[in-house]
Amino acid sequence: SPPSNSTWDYIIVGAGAAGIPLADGLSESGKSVLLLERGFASSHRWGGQLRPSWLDGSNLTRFDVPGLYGYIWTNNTENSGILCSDYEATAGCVLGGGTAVNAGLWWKPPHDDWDLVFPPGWHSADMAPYVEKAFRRIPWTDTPSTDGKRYFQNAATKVTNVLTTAGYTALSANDHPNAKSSVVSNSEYLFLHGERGGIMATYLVSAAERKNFQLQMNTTVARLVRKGDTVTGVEVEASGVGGYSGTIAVTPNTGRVILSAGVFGTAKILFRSGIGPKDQLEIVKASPEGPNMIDEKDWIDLPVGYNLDDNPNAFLVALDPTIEAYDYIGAYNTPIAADAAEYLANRSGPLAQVEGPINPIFWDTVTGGDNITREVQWSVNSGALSNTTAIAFTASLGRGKTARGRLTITPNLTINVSTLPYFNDPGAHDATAFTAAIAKVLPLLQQLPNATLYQPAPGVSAADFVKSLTIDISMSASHWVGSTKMGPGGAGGEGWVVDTETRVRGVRGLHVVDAGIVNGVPTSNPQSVFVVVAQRAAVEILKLG
Ligand SMILES: Cc1cc2nc3c(=O)[nH]c(=O)nc-3n(C[C@H](O)[C@H](O)[C@H](O)COP(=O)(O)OP(=O)(O)OC[C@H]3O[C@@H](n4cnc5c(N)ncnc54)[C@H](O)[C@@H]3O)c2cc1C
Repeated sequence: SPPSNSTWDYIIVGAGAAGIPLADGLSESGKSVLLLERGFASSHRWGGQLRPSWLDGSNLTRFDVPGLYGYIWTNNTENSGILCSDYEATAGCVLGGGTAVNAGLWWKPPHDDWDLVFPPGWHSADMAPYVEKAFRRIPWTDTPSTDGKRYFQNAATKVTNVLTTAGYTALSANDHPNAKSSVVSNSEYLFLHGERGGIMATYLVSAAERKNFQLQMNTTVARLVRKGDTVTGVEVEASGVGGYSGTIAVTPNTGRVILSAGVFGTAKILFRSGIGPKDQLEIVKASPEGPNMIDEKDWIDLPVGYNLDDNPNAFLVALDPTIEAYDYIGAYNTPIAADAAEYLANRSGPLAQVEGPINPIFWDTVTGGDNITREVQWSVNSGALSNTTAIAFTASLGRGKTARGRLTITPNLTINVSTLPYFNDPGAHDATAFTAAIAKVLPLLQQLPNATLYQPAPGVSAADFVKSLTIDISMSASHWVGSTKMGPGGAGGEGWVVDTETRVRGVRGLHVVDAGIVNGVPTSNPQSVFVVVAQRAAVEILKLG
């Protein structure tokens, strides 16, 4: 039935890494929950249809097949409407959000990700039960193909040999989550039974079994409906077939709206609803939709968009003609027939794993001149490059980095990254630490048998290489966090947007639960942190009644 037929105890905006587990947790209580998603169904399980013809007749879409992951990075018409077109940065705007389009890397967060990034109350001892639950519901695998084999591993084997000879410890990262210094692991994924799986195959399934839960796709929340400081509902626009337009209300006095629209989506809704820095609200006011905006006397000044964080990436490349290569991009429309058949029949073979292949992953800890320890995660992938083959090492500066950026809105309501969170920290300690990490690994590339250094060029030092990097959004790891900072709760302390119960400061009946409330990038690819945070947030929100 149309979502406006009833009022809702909880309206969750955005069915991504955080919104889906949150919907499951809240609906478990028996309270009514509406989950609104701007995009269309991605996974076949939810009615998804988008797929190349070789998947016709199967219960799979492009989103379900790990081997089709890499295609999202190509400039092809099949990709239109999947990534959010109104953000400068890359994000998924379909059911599942980032989890529908991402590489599926799934890491148990080390204790420091909670203890050093989150306020008290959200530290590792508090979060342990939620971490356990997330990894019970979505187990990890380092062999996504159901035959238990990893394909095209000759680069991974060479790299792991060089690393272990140089003193790195080989282990399973998810069996030893706190070991994040000089360690190397196979890539660990959330793929299930050779398919993407993840939150759409677990948390959304259990939520959808409950009568008090409803999912409404193809429906974009334009803005909140509020009277003064109290949110009473949302205003929505149909954004696809079967979408809904109108106003949807929460249960009077007790209902809550929870924004889980991702870093960019949540900020956009807040700005359009008169919540944020004055300069941003004035841009919305001056835009064509200005007349629909809440009166200026009801604007609420909060630092939405500041404290933006993300990992900057840098790429080291060694050429090696002996490396295996597989055409994952060509496989989108015209896979090797035997590989397609093997995948369709058994969910095994090359198409059950993501392109690269991405393997191994390794971590180093480096301390900057400011005595702050920073994590660097290295991801190795390999395959064709021009008319030869190569091994690429992606260095990603992670937890501990201190640079921060800002997102802002434009007059046509696009969300931009106006200040990049890369290497702008006073004292340049991020760059010094990143340089030290690269200086350690660069000589190891030269020890790879048959390899010749390609990037940086031979003879270029790590310091000169880091200095030569172009600081722009192409450095992004697509791991944006922090733009609706979680504060200490209680009195005092400027610069935060939500309290430790995820309530938006100074607004009644409004929460944010998504990557935006994670105050800085964690150690590794972050989606597990958001799933864990959402489970915890559900408990906090239910306690509020
Ligand atoms: C290409 C790519 C690869 C990645 N690879 C990995 C990886 O391998 N491992 C990992 O851990 N992380 C990875 N990430 C990062 C991870 O996917 C994201 O950080 C994570 O999904 C963010 O979670 P979220 O809940 O904050 O937002 P999202 O997952 O982005 O969910 C937000 C949802 O809200 C919806 N929405 C937005 N605005 C509105 C609105 N106004 N009304 C209604 N709905 C709205 C969106 O459509 C979306 O479904 C990757 C990201 C990308 C883009």
